[in-house]
Amino acid sequence: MEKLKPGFVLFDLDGTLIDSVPDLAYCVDEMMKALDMPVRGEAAVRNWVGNGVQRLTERALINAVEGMPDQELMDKAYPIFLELYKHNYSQRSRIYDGVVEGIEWIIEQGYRVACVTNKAEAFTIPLLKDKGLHDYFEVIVSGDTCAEKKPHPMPLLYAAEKLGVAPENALMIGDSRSDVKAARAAGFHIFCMTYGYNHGEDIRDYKPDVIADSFLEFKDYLVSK
Ligand SMILES: O=C(O)COP(=O)(O)O
Ligand SMILES: [Mg+2]
Repeated sequence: MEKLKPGFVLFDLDGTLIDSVPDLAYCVDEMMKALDMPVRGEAAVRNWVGNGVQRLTERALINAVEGMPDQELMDKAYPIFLELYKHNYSQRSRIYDGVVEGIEWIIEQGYRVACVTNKAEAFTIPLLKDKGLHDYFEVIVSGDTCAEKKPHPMPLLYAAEKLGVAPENALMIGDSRSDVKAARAAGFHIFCMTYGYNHGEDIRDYKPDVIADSFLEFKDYLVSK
C-alpha cells in the first residue's frame, strides 16, 4: 500500500489505546452479584465492549452479544453499573504497548490527532486524563457527544468538521467492526489493530485498509517527516 499523509488521525479508545476490559469486567461482575445473578468474567466482557456502557450492561444481563434484556431488569441494573464504573474506570485498565511512543511519533511528524469512542463522556475524559493521554488530542468525541455513535459515521464527520479536514483525507485507527463501518460510511481511511475487541469475530473479515498486530506498526503506512 502507498504511504498515506492524512490531514488528521482519529484514534478509537477501548481496545485500541487502552485495555479497559479489566475495569469493565469488574463492574459487570459486581453488578451481577448485586442483582443475585451469575458473574460473567473477563473473557465474555471482552466480546461485549465497543457499543457503549448501556449496550454492555444489556449484553451482560442476557449473557450474549445480540438481544435485549427485560426492561425492568435493565432499569434496575444500569444505575448499579454506572455507579460502579464511576469509581472503577481506570485503576485496572492499562495503556497498550507502544501507544505513548506512537502518538508522540505521529505528532512529531506534524500530524494532528483526535479520539473518537463510544464510551460516554463522563468516563472518557477522566480515563484519558488518568492515563496521561488527554492532552494529546485536539478533539475528543465521546459516545454521547453526537446524536449517533459508531458504526454511524456522524462522530467521525463531526471530528473532521471540527478540524476542518475533508473526510477522504482523514484516517481512523480502531479495533472493531463499528470502526470499519463508521470509517467506510464517512469516507475515511481505516487501519485496525488485531489485539482489541471485536465481539469474538476476526477483524480481518471486515477488510480494513491495514491490519496491525501491534500499535507501532501503523508507522510503516504513514509518510514521515
Ligand atoms: O464500548 C465502549 O464503551 C467504548 O468502545 P470504543 O472506545 O472502542 O468505541
Ligand atoms: Mg474499540
